[in-house]
Parts: sequence; C-alpha cells; structure tokens
Amino acid sequence: MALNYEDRDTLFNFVVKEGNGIKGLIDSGMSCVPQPFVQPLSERIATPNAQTCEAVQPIDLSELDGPGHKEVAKQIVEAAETLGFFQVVNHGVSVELLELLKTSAHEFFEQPPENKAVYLKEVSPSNLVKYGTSFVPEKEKAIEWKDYVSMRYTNDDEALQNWPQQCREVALDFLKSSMAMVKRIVEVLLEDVGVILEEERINGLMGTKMVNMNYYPTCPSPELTIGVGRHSDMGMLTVLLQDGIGGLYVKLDNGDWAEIPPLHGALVINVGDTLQILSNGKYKSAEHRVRTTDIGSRVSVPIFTAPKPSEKIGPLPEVVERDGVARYKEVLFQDYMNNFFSNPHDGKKSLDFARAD
Ligand SMILES: O=C(O)CCC(=O)C(=O)O
Ligand SMILES: [Fe+2]
Repeated sequence: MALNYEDRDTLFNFVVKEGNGIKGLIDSGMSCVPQPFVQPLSERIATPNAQTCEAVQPIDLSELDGPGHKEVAKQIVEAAETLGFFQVVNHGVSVELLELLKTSAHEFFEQPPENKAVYLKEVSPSNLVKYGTSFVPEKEKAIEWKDYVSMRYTNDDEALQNWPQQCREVALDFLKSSMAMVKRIVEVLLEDVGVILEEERINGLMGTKMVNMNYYPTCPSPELTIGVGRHSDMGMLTVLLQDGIGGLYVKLDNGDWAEIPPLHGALVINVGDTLQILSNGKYKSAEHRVRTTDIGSRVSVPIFTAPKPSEKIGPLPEVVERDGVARYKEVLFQDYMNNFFSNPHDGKKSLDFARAD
C-alpha cells in the first residue's frame, strides 16, 4: 500500500515507531520532503555556507608526549577555549579502520528495515543498543533527517555479544584505539587549569562511553530539513569521524556558522557540556548542527564520553578559587542526562540545568 505522505501520524508511525527511518522514507519512493520534516525558517540552513573554519587547522598529536609537548598542549587549550572544536591528525587510529567504520555504517543502515527495527528502544534485545530516528521525535516541531544506532560500552565481551553484527568489531576497535588519546586531551586541558585528577575520578568522569553511527540519507530538498539541529554535546569530550560529504557546522562567537571541513584521516574533537561546567566556563561546549545534502548519504561516527550517572559534576574547586565565582552548581549527572534527553535540541539550553542561580 502506498504511504500517505500528507498524514503526520501515518508518517510518524512509519518512520519512527516502525523503525523504517528516514532511509525507509526515501526508499518508499518519496520525492519531496513531507511537512513533518520541514524545519521552521529559523532553523533552516539556507545555502551551504561557504565559510570554512580557518581556526580549525588540524592539530598534529604526534609530539603531544614528545619534545613538542608544550606547543601541542597550547594549541589544544586554545582551541578548546575559543571554538570548542578542533581536528586532530596522528591520533593513533589507523586510516584503514576509519575507512572500515564508514563502510560498516553504510552496511548497517542500508540493510532491510526489519533488521534495524529489532534495535528500537522498546524492543531492543539489549539495553546497550538503541536504533532510531531524530533526537526526541515525539517532542520535536520537525523531525531531524537522521537515523542512528547507539552502542553503549560496558566491557569488550558485552560489546561483542550485543552490538549489531555489522559494526561491532570496528566500533569497538575505534573506541579502544581512540580512548587513550581522548583521555590524554582531557588531562592536558585539566592540567592547564591546575587540576590533576586521580585515575579513579577521571574514570568516573569518563565512565560512560558510547559509539554512535549516524546516517543522513540524501535529501531532495536540503534547504527545508536539518540533519541534526543546534545543540551541544552533554559529556566531556566527543571524538567524531565524518565522511567526505561535509555539513558539520559550528557556531562562532559572532553568531556566524562555520563548517568543519572533512579532512581525510583526521578526527574531529569537541568539548561537551560537562567539561564546560568542570572548567567553570573556560572550555567551550560548542553549539553545532548538521546540514543535509542531495549529493549522497552522509555517515558520521561519534564517540561520546560522559560521567557515570552516579557522578556529581560542578566547577572544580581549583578553578572556582581562581575565578572567584562558581558559574555552575553541582548536579548529579543522572539528572543532567535525564534533562538532556527529554528536550528537543535547542542550542546550548541544556547547560541551563546546571547554571548557578
Ligand atoms: O554528524 C555529525 O557530524 C555530528 C553529529 C552530532 O553532532 C552528534 O551526534 O551529536
Ligand atoms: Fe553533537
């Protein structure tokens, strides 16, 4: 039976509830973007912005623990303080693995919808794996043009048993080969504010690890839709692999948006809300968004690191002492996370939950 593209409930059921995803919508023969996916004017990205981020020249990590340490650390700190986004090369993850990740993301999303729908939140055989479309579709004004699968890490065995078969090995490899680098960058950032945390506390602050695969199907009218709306990430640091299509934008201080250009072999790093809070605002959890495109389906693979739900987060005492003021209050990360996942993307609003009164 042909799908009625005019009826919101029918579309919502087909795309979100039944798990056909945006990919299924495209495969159903849809030729123009149905209303539930049309973004309000204020959220649309009119024309692909030609501006690329001059500030985001890749940082070469090969000397991070060598003779060049001071200089590399300085570049990392500066990038985290200004834009909150930067790219890194010589990061310790092989280019072959990065290629395999992109291929397996395509493999996962390009399989029949029923194979993916088994991982919908309501029915997933494992609480480590969740497949879906958009962010909080039931509360959004317009549904984001993105399907995703989210894989939470507990330990290697559980990952290899529960994560989807198409991507479990590469996703786990990516996590394991990038984590030392991510942890080292966090250490460098904290050292610059005079903080050296004990191993146990660092592990608590980075105790939630999630590998996501995002799939942005080719869109017939990219000017009407959005891949991911304006948001900041909630955790400590995100490391992201993007393919060559482009479309990731970060908001500059002057309100303009600049693209983080795809760079073969590089990884994108961005500061999350937690690190902004811990550093009392010194490091910027950058607002970012993703545009859609009609040139092909884009994939990206972020790894999110965030505190364990039982961890309390607030500005670190050393930083508050230096600043003379605490810009955030202490909150339980479980509460921060619940708030984050119960509201549609809305820029940096998630941070209000921890803002000092
Ligand atoms: O796809 C991208 O480039 C970014 C995705 C993103 O911001 C996210 O998943 O939080
Ligand atoms: Fe993000």
